[in-house]
Amino acid sequence: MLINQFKKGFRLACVQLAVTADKAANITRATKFIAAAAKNGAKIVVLPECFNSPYGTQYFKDYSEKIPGETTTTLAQAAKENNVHIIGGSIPEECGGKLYNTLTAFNPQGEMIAKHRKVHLFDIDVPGKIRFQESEVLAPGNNLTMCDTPYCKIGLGICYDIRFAEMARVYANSGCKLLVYPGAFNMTTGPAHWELLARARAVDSQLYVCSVSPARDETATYTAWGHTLISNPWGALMGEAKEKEEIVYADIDLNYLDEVRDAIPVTKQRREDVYTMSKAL
Ligand SMILES: O=C(O)CCC(=O)C(=O)O
Repeated sequence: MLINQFKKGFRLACVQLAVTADKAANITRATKFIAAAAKNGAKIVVLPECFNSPYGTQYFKDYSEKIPGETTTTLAQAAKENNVHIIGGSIPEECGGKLYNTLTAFNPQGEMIAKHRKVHLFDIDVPGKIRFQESEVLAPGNNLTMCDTPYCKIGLGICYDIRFAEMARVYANSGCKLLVYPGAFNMTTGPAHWELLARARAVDSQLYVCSVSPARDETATYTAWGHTLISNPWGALMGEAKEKEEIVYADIDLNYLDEVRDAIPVTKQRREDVYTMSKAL
């Protein structure tokens, strides 16, 4: 079975990048952090949502590019040069006259091994706090996306996608051991839900979860919460950033994941036979 070829652990690095309005500088900065993380033993390096562009509907068109394009070609090269897997956060993608919020992932040979377009667009209206409508300019992706690595299978989502437990369940059922969510929560939903959602997805699917944010910039039109973090399958945080730019590392132990699943065997105890409305009294 393919899974037996996977090594039982690896170092994960999540880069809480300080994203600016200078696209070229963002890309260069990201590659420097990728090199630093690889030097520190990381095998998989994750970047934040919208890492080459400020986050905001007014920016997506101007910063968008095709895939492959300037940003993803640089990521492919960085993966090769540093001999790491890169889960390249997300970028605004232009394709066929539409814009998407798109994640790309690369193996150490520089090959693109996954491309995920954000499925659930961030359309919310919290009165007096925050209104954001990604759908004003973005189109949604229509597929769930997983990628194989020599370490484990990984389920991919972007930010608002983390709110949908159904998506995480599909990934868990398909054998993913790690869920990766580049994200940019804000100063309203960040303190309320960012950590809670990551730990919830980790506990309900008993796998590792990382949520990777840009660093906080109070002068930006959209202020990201920061707090990049990694949860283990028990729901405990293995690492968490504060607001500023930094790399969060965790040594992912897949034996521990098995231990958690053996100790609390909810996966085997699911009652799919009663999870339908027709069974409700
Ligand atoms: O779900 C949230 O509260 C924030 C989501 C978000 O910022 C995004 O999808 O980009």
